Amino acid sequence: MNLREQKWKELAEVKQELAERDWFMGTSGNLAIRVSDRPLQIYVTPSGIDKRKKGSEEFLLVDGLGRAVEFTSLRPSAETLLHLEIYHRTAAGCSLHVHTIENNVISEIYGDSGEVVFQGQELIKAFEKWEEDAVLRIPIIQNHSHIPALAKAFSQHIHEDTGAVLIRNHGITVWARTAFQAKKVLEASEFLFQYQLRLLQYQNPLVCMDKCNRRQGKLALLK
Ligand SMILES: CSC[C@@H](O)[C@@H](O)C(=O)COP(=O)(O)O
Ligand SMILES: [Zn+2]
Repeated sequence: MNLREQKWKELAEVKQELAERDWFMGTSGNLAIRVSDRPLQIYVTPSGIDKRKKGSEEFLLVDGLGRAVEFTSLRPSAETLLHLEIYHRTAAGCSLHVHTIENNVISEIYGDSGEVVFQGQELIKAFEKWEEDAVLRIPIIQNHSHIPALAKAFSQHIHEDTGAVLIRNHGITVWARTAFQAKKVLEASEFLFQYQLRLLQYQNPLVCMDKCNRRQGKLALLK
C-alpha cells in the first residue's frame, strides 16, 4: 500500500467510526489528513455530501491553497481553509470537524466568555495534559459566514500540534498528530461537553427552569 492509500484508509476508518456515532447529521462535518509536506497536500472530504457514505468519492486531494490536485468533479469542503490553517501552522497530521447538539449547546452557554474551561477531569489527559491540576481551555469563536474571516479567527487559536476550537452554534474542530489521536481528542471533548451539560442540569435545575420560563414569557410577549 502506498502512502496515499495508507492515509486514505486511515481517514476512512475514523470517518466510519464518527458516522457510527451519528456525528454527520444533515451532511455536516468535514475531515482532513496530511498526505505530504513539501508540497503540502491533504485529503479532505468533498463539500455537501453525506459523510456517512463510503466509496471512491470520500476524499479528494488538495494543495496548500485548497485547490484540487487531480481532475475531479468534487468540490473540497467549504471549510477546507480551516483545516489548512492547522497544517500550515503545526505538525498535526489529522483534523476533524463535527456538529453535535452538545458541542453547540456548550458553545452557546459559554460563548460570551470566549472559552469553556475544564479542570479535575481525567479525560483532560487526551489533550496531552498530564498534571493533576491541569486546566483545559477550549476557545469559542464566532461563526462568521465568510469562510476566510472564520479561518482567520480560528487561526488565532492554533498554537500546538494538538488542539480544539468551538465555533459558536456550529461545531468543533480538533487536530492532533495522527488520525487516532485526533479521534481521541474529539471523543474526549464530546465526553466533557456531555458531562458539563449533565452537571448543570443537576446543579441548577431551578435556574434552568427559570431561564426557560423567562424565555417562554418573552415569546408570549412577542406574540
Ligand atoms: C450542512 S450545513 C454545514 C456546513 O455549512 C458546514 O458547516 C459543514 O460542516 C459541512 O460543510 P462541507 O462543505 O460539506 O464540508
Ligand atoms: Zn461545519
